[in-house]
Amino acid sequence: MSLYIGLMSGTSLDGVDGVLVDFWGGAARTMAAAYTPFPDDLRAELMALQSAGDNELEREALAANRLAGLYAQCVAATLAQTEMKAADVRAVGVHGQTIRHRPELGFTRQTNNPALLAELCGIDVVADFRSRDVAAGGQGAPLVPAFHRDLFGQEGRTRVVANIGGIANISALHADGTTTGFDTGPGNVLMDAWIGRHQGRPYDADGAWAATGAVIPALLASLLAEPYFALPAPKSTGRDLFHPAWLDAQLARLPAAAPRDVQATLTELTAVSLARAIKQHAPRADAVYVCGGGACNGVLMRALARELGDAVKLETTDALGVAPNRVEALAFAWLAFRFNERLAGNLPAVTGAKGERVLGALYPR
Ligand SMILES: Nc1ncnc2c1ncn2[C@@H]1O[C@H](COP(=O)(O)OP(=O)(O)OP(=O)(O)O)[C@@H](O)[C@H]1O
Ligand SMILES: CC(=O)N[C@H]1[C@@H]2OC[C@@H](O2)[C@@H](O)[C@@H]1O[C@H](C)C(=O)O
Repeated sequence: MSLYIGLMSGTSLDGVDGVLVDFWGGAARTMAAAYTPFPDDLRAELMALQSAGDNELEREALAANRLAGLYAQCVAATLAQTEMKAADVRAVGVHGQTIRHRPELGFTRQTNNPALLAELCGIDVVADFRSRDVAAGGQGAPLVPAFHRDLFGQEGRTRVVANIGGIANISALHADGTTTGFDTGPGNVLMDAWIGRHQGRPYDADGAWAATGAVIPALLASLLAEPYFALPAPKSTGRDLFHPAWLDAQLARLPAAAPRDVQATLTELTAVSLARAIKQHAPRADAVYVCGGGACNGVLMRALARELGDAVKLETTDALGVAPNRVEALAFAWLAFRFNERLAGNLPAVTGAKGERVLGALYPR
């Protein structure tokens, strides 16, 4: 066996997804999966750390220590479902929590304390996967397209994998074996912020609240005028750009709108920006497979299907045998596997890096 654990805590700031996976023989066999939600106060602190604040160096370090404790809990929860022990696992690949993403300034920061995680779980930890790609001139994101190619690619067919997390990103797995991909813009991040502000709920389950509203064409047009959407790839984004103040600035220029109509418009924004990106960059795609939490939003999925048209089959990655909420954690297990084999983790055609690089840094157990 070739066992790895992948841990992902993404831009939605909801919690940690963990998977235990066996890469023996070139396959990716999931042995166990676990989810460890963030306590409310840690979520609030991680949200606050997304922008400058008082004493943020110390606050970041303390939040990183608490994160490492939750990561260790998630590792224990995956192992507890199997006969496997820590000593059976070759490495944990851990993403950390993005608190800044500024590749144009030469850095991206995923806060974490991988040394503490190695200490707590007694397994080699591989962390900080994005910095090397940025050092090589790349965006440091998205990294999942290389894994999507490995797991879901099929010669002779063009498929797209669309992750709808806080931010949305696509991997276009072209029929000729090449792969492209980039962040298309907001996934759930704005919808979550808006329903949080108006209804005190963390997300719009199945898009039920959005379904009670109507899309506001003028607002949708003004949101889609954001220059990011028209930028050529390579490109990546995050909460640094798509945050509530960005939305408020657009709203301020238009007549007052009912909150439920704004929610409907934000849902539409995610669907339209994603569909446009797919149609422009993978016009030959006959199938789009969605992963990430957005796959659970029926209103969003129906809007995406409508925008893509009948010629494109829209399914979740369940149709390819992988649960949508496990794909990103699997990708970080795979990146740890690539690190251990000293194989490249990035795709320069996606990130814009000068070349292929081994990604990550090792914290031995
Ligand atoms: N039942 C549901 N209905 C609607 N939306 C849902 C549902 N379940 C989860 N989501 C959405 O999915 C989000 C979490 O998605 P996911 O875990 O894929 O994001 P992430 O990994 O944190 O983000 P990223 O991929 O940008 O790093 C939630 O914040 C919520 O908006
Ligand atoms: C900087 C950062 O954390 N980026 C995330 C984010 O969440 C989705 C999208 O934006 C993607 O670019 C990336 O995550 C996935 C795992 C990636 O690197 O492919």
